Amino acid sequence: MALTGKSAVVTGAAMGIGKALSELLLENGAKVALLDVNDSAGQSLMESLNQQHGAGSALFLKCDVESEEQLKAAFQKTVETFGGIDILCNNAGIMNEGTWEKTVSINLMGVIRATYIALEYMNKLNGGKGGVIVMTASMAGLGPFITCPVYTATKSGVVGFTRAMAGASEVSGYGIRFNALCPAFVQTDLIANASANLGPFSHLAEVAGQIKEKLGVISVSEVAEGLMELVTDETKNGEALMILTKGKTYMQFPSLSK
Ligand SMILES: NC(=O)C1=CN([C@@H]2O[C@H](COP(=O)(O)OP(=O)(O)OC[C@H]3O[C@@H](n4cnc5c(N)ncnc54)[C@H](O)[C@@H]3O)[C@@H](O)[C@H]2O)C=CC1
Ligand SMILES: CCCCC/C=C\C=C\C(=O)C/C=C\C/C=C\CCCC(=O)O
Repeated sequence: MALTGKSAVVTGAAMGIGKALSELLLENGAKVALLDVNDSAGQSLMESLNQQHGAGSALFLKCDVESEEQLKAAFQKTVETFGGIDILCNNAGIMNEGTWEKTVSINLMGVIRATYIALEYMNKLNGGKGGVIVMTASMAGLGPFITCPVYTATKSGVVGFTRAMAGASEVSGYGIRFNALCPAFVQTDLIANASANLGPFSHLAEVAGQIKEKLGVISVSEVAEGLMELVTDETKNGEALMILTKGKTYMQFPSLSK
């Protein structure tokens, strides 16, 4: 899929990985709706991106992925502004084992919520043009991250949802591909604040630090390169792309057909 003239929605776009995903989508010619709860960071990012890529190429919409109403309004506004939606990046996420219900609501329910609303516009069976939906999951969704059990559960859920939706889409003819990014540690505020957000597992903070030390930390731009691969390579559907300091690899899942 070439990105020139395509329209993308990125959740959690104001900072960290979402910001890098948005920047690379714009550099490759897409228009991007930046959805985030952080009004000031979102507004100032939109202004700087519009200066770099041309007025009207980025649109900030204040939107909490916990709110069905705000998501519906943001998708509607994106379609009115850009004429449709070709790409959705379900990226917004937190790690907080203390407020675990909120972690589930944002990381898993927020992904499902946004995906179902996007389908109303993207699904070829509803008159949409099809496209691609990419989730920012995590390596935690593929192997247990023992210091963050609820976070692990949400990311495992996101990987499972992605793969099942990929199959459902293919069999039903939605014309939409579904893939997941599974980075290990990435240099963002989420990591900087993580040890204070371990809740009942705060006694394992040192273990979390040791796991981080062993796996190393990658940059947001390495994750964004992974997004480009999953968006532009039309053979990719139902994939979980692991992104580690040693490089990118596709997760091999057991096949039911063999
Ligand atoms: N930083 C890391 O090591 C890794 C992060 N991830 C995942 O990447 C995604 C992005 O994380 P980071 O960029 O690291 O975090 P971050 O904390 O740097 O940025 C997250 C962005 O999401 C926004 N956000 C938070 N809650 C929201 C909500 N309810 N609705 C809309 N926007 C919301 C924040 O305002 C912020 O702009 C998350 O899903 C995270 O789980 C995955 C693997 C590793
Ligand atoms: C296969 C084992 C799972 C390894 C998971 C690897 C990385 C995942 C990172 C994230 O998704 C980010 C989430 C939480 C970070 C939590 C703690 C980090 C503590 C960092 C520190 O002590 O400096």
